[in-house]
Amino acid sequence: MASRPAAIPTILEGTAFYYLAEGAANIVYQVSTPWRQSTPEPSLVEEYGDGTPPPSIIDDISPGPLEENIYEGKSFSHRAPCYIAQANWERLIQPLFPPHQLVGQALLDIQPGHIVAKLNEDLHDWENGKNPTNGSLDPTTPRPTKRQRIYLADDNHALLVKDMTSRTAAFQQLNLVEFKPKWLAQSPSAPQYSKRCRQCARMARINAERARKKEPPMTFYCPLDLTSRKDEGMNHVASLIVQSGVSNCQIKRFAQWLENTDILDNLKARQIELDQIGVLRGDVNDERLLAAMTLRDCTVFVKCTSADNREWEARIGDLDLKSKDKINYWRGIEWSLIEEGWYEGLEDYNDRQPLVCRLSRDLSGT
Ligand SMILES: O=P(O)(O)O[C@@H]1[C@@H](OP(=O)(O)O)[C@H](OP(=O)(O)O)[C@H](O)[C@H](OP(=O)(O)O)[C@H]1OP(=O)(O)O
Ligand SMILES: Nc1ncnc2c1ncn2[C@@H]1O[C@H](COP(=O)(O)OP(=O)(O)OP(=O)(O)O)[C@@H](O)[C@H]1O
Repeated sequence: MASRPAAIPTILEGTAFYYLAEGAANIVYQVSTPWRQSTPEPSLVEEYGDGTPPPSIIDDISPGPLEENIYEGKSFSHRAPCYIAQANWERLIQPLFPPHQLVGQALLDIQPGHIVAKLNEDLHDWENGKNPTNGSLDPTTPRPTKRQRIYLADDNHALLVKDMTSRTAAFQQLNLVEFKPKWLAQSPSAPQYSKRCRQCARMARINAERARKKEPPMTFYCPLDLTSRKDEGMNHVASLIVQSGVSNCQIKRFAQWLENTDILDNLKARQIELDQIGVLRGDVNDERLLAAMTLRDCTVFVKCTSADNREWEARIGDLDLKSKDKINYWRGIEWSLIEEGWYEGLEDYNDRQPLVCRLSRDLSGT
């Protein structure tokens, strides 16, 4: 059981919250502390109040306007309370990467001022077409339907995370790229002569199901390409990752970044080292397996830091430790990929999908 840290910085009264985005389990707010709403800017220590030193991770966060986000869990979610999530992150994830490769996160006490209740009230108003007091909830743009009626959990803590959005006007087109690299190495329980990696096998299965329902296929890239150092096709991978409307020149720069970065090599090495057995026979009580599964579903945030799109800052985030309750889900997927022939390219004739995985291309010498 994770122990509660002794000294946790407390949110300042008057901190403003700006809704940024939300996923299934969390809502992300940009925060502006009272001193940031006025000048001059005080030091980071002042930001955390009297005599409370900031958590060490905050040292990594450069001062500037709105440099942190607050990450709050939703009530229904299977995710652990923030103080447990933070303890897991510090124990199992943080030691695996140098600080500059991680989206820094720290625990924050948000009890003062009934913040959660107020933010939930705003979410209610937003959904009900009333003008929320929080100006960042645009009444003309409704809350995404699939997120409605799910509110913030009554947690005394939130996570303060490094803000990866870019506010530099020069990058309007390509300010933040976020993508899930997924399984950068083959699943340890995949058949020996596989023609597809785990992600390509999973996507082939999903697309066969879509084809049966007459739905268009999902586009995807092979994760093995990300670290293959075979630069042919990297522009194509880059164009699939970035949002539409980005110029060819910017895609090319991003492709060059992908070719040269070591963050994905590091992520791949950690995925391999933490799970060498695979989900079928792996011990679900071994937290290393849970950490491996977490790293196989993390998000990499990449933002431009120079006007010519040549310098980038990349960090790995969305690293809430997976729950062992997911083991049957993971095993079920792995069994179906093996038994139905998706790894080996031996799927049912009527379900046939293209062999586009790097493994197939390497085997056929293309
Ligand atoms: O099983 P996968 O590889 O499809 O990954 C799931 C993700 O699917 P996708 O990245 O779209 O392929 C899935 O993403 P979406 O909900 O599809 O966006 C979740 O991230 C899921 O994890 P959790 O249940 O939220 O803890 C993910 O589950 P696990 O990472 O626990 O397997
Ligand atoms: N540190 C960050 N900086 C900028 N934007 C962020 C940051 N963290 C998250 N976001 C934005 O918030 C969105 C939701 O966050 P996230 O995906 O972590 O939520 P989640 O609830 O864990 O998602 P999921 O649906 O995968 O469970 C992200 O897609 C991203 O756009």
